[in-house]
Amino acid sequence: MCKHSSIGFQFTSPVTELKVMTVAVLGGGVSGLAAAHYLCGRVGRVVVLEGSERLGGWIETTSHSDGVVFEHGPRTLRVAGNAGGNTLALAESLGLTDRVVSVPYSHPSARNRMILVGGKLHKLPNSLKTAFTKTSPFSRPLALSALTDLKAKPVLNTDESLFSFVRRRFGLEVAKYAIDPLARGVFAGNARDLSVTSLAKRLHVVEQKHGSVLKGLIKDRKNAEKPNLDLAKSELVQRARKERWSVWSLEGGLENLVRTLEKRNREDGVEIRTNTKVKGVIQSGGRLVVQTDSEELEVDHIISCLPANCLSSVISQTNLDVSRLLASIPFVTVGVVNLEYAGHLVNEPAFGYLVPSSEPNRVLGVIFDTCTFPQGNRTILTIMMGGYWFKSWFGDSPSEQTILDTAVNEVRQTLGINQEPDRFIVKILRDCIPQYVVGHSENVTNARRLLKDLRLPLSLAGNSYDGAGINDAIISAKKAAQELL
Ligand SMILES: Cc1cc2nc3c(=O)[nH]c(=O)nc-3n(C[C@H](O)[C@H](O)[C@H](O)COP(=O)(O)OP(=O)(O)OC[C@H]3O[C@@H](n4cnc5c(N)ncnc54)[C@H](O)[C@@H]3O)c2cc1C
Ligand SMILES: C=CC1=C(C)c2cc3[nH]c(cc4nc(cc5[nH]c(cc1n2)c(C)c5CCC(=O)O)C(CCC(=O)O)=C4C)c(C)c3C=C
Repeated sequence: MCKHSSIGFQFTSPVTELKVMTVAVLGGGVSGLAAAHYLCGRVGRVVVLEGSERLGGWIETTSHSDGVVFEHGPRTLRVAGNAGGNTLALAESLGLTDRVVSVPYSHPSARNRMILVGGKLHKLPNSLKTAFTKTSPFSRPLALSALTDLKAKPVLNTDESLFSFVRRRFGLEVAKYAIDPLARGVFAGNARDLSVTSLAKRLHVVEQKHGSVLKGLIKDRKNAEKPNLDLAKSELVQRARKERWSVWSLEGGLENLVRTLEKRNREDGVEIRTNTKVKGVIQSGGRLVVQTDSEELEVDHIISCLPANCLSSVISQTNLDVSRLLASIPFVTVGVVNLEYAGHLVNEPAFGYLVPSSEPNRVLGVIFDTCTFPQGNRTILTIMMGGYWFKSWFGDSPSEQTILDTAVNEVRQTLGINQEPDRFIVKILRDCIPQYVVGHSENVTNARRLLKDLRLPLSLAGNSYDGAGINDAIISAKKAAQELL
């Protein structure tokens, strides 16, 4: 039984009656744990079912016995927007304020975005002055791309690739050197496949409405995201806005967010079952039965926080149309290598660098972890590779040694680090990031509409649908919980 509600200003309506119902949350990643947290105290029983032996999904930190920390998945959270504020407010309500480590916009790792072109690192323009100067690898000042947008005719459409949209509006070089690497640094994906309406909806909307992105952004200011005033009640959110934080993390690593959520959920009476893979879901009257190897659990509602491809197989017997729509969301695999060296070996302070897909390089990018969050006299780098190109570069099942060699060679060639790493960890994250390809939003809308029409008490949350980051995953879980209540 859930014991009490501890979510304070996390919900807009302060008092909600306790609903006598059982809710199953599928998946014990951050969105599943967040969904359970937002439900707790408001419904009778919440059961989280996690297939693996650990909670947290792709959020995974290794803390070495000497205190050195490696992140294998995400490492920072964005502050901007309501979704950013929501996670900060959640961290505060979980008592994590003292463990938050912030990175302001003025920090070199927030200011300096680098790309690797022709084997050399190039800093992307980050000020008015650099936007009006010709900066390699661009052949003209970036500010001139604004003129391209003001002159180019709009092409009316419902969706197109991010790459083609940006090339049309701002020119080939912006698409090639800014957007293509960005798509790799958020989706490990190919900007030529990813959907503009899913990833830059507002830019697309204002172009379609006003004929130009820049004119549209100015004319359409009133339709920009309205700040959620509830978030102003959070001291941590206020501090982050006042001190102009760009991103943040937690002392000891992001896994602490998951561990704290887990602990709070357990204290609040949420039933959490690990090693409990969901095999199927069947309808029984107005209720649903969740099938696992060990039991059949009858529930009033399911919030699925499973990746769409996993949910697709789970509900293939429940409804084939929804299952097919979910299966249309592709996932890609990323090779991740953490390397640790003695001394300070990175000369150019930055978050890291990204490699555009036009480069003959199997690496997607390198993160300079210790530039953002120093760890004594050490250099820690995370090299990420594969993504959309994983299979064509590495085949079906490359050895860890191949992945490690690729990482070590990359830092040797690009950063001139010739010494052997003191420590390293190699991970191959299979199907770790969903790809919001052209048509994604429509497929998700159709899947949700079908569930509603079929009166299936099943909500879709997690990072497969409305945003790939942790903030999006958490807010999607909150929304699913709110809609249920
Ligand atoms: C390399 C990498 C770097 C990233 N960097 C960032 C970053 O810097 N900032 C950021 O905001 N985000 C980042 N992300 C994205 C972030 O990790 C995700 O948004 C977030 O972890 C998604 O959480 P989730 O709970 O929705 O899904 P998941 O983490 O995928 O959790 C789903 C859970 O469901 C379980 N499961 C699957 N099938 C079943 C089944 N049949 N039955 C029961 N359980 C099942 C899985 O074991 C898993 O625990 C990154 C992701 C990757 C891969
Ligand atoms: C500079 C190097 C980076 C590499 C390499 C990189 C790899 C990488 N990232 C993801 C998924 C996400 N990254 C996110 C945020 C994010 N990533 C980088 C840089 C690199 N990522 C930065 C600087 C940021 C912060 C972005 C900002 O707005 O300042 C996110 C969250 C995005 C969000 O909207 O919240 C995700 C998701 C993968 C899969 C990956 C593997 C190659």
